[in-house]
Amino acid sequence: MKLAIVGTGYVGLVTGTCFAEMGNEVVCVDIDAQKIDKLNRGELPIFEPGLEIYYERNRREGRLHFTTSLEEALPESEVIFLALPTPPGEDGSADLSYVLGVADQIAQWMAAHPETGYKIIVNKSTVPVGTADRVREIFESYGLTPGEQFDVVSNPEFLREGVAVDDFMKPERVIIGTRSPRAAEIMTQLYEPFVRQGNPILVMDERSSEMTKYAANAFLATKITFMNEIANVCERVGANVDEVRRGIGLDSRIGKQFLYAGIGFGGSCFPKDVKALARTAEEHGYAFQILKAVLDVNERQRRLLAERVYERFDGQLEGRRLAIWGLAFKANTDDVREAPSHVIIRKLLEHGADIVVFDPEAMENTRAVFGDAIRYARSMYEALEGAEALVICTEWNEFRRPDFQRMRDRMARPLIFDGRNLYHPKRMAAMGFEYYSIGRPHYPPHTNPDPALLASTTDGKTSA
Ligand SMILES: NC(=O)c1ccc[n+]([C@@H]2O[C@H](COP(=O)([O-])OP(=O)(O)OC[C@H]3O[C@@H](n4cnc5c(N)ncnc54)[C@H](O)[C@@H]3O)[C@@H](O)[C@H]2O)c1
Ligand SMILES: O=c1ccn([C@@H]2O[C@H](COP(=O)(O)OP(=O)(O)O[C@H]3O[C@H](CO)[C@@H](O)[C@H](O)[C@H]3O)[C@@H](O)[C@H]2O)c(=O)[nH]1
Repeated sequence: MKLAIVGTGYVGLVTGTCFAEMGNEVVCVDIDAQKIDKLNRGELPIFEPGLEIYYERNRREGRLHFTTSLEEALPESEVIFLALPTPPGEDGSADLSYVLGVADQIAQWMAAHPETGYKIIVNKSTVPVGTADRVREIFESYGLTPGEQFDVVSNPEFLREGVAVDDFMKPERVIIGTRSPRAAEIMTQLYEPFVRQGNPILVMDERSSEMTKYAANAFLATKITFMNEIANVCERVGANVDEVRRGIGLDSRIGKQFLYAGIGFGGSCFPKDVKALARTAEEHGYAFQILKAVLDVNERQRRLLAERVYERFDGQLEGRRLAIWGLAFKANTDDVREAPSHVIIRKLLEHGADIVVFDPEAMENTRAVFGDAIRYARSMYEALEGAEALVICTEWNEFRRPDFQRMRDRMARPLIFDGRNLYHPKRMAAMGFEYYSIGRPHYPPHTNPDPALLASTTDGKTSA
């Protein structure tokens, strides 16, 4: 099939590349000329594991193209995906100006070129309930007839950054929101190769499809927030959230995934989508109480580690050197949108701390936000040089089994605030580290740690 993807960001680029991998001919469009230049030179503008191999192959075989010109992409395309930003507006509602603006451009072009025939406009952006209807009305306002010249489909995307290619290639479900049998048939054909293992393609009405996306994200954000609150109570009553997580996760009604307590959820989706759903409910006269609590608790959780550091130093952070490991909002991405690390850095900077950061992939994006206000280390160990504390914000694998002796040698004092529960508290204390994590007991550090313990690079999280 011939496809256009408008918006070549995290979603658009993965979508376009994966459709090309299945043999479709894809043109990706973006207004960002630098991004398109880069892609046409053979460079990926984002870090996403597994993407490069498909991108290179499909570009080489001529199935994947990039352009800044929407007009160039439209004539041949049978299906046009919108993977455009829907950032939160001032009141939390999703800003639809990108989606509606591009829909208008496409409708205008189609009205001027009726000979190009039937096209499907697919909303892959996360959009409020009713957006498919609004897009359809735009096309109708140009005299175009639904079912004959066009159809609008809601097709929300559920990929996670860091595992986006896998999620797209093997989705647990595909949701197609349309009441048009013609559009449903074409969309089903397009997605069939992705669900060979028997996962379902669900066809439903547009509004239910749009709501499904928000319900999924809001539910997952609530699940994480619930665990963060459990962790906070665990700390107060002397329980260990790791044990509690294992204990409840084995109940199949609860499930093992998405139960990791930490420093609050971030990223470009959960915070904005929870706000947007709460706002939609409000606009329809309903106060979605749980979501308000989720947003409040998450704000508090994102500040937690910075407050802990502040208290540990009795409010004296002026000029104190602090190291941060991990800047991305989660591991395996370079994305720092709504990253808890940034909230923590901002708080620590307010108190005058001297911050040195390291992240394997998110340094450039962080530099674009903080510039010279913080320092950037070339390695995780360099960041520790003379640091009075280490704050861990992202669960990158390379932080899981570090050389603890090397860490101690570099740090001005062996003090760690771990927002991702990477190490075992007892073992850390035995190695002489003052170690604070989330929802787990704190043990006073041994004053004369056994050198043999430090010499082994494992923290023994699983064995201790
Ligand atoms: N990032 C995710 O993991 C994820 C997953 C599922 C759904 N979503 C949703 O998908 C949508 C896109 O998210 P994203 O993370 O890919 O955003 P992004 O910011 O990475 O990408 C959006 C792209 O659209 C481009 N753009 C803006 N205006 C344009 C225009 N008029 N014409 C052409 N291109 C234009 C931007 O330059 C940018 O490259 C959002 O609604 C988001 O909520 C995101
Ligand atoms: O047990 C957990 C799981 C996640 N998180 C945090 O939650 C946030 C989101 O993580 P994740 O869902 O893995 O990443 P995203 O790429 O933001 O993906 C979410 O948002 C996308 C955009 O809508 C959806 O497509 C995905 O299905 C949905 O998982 C991150 O800050 C994680 O650190 C936790 O704190 N604990």
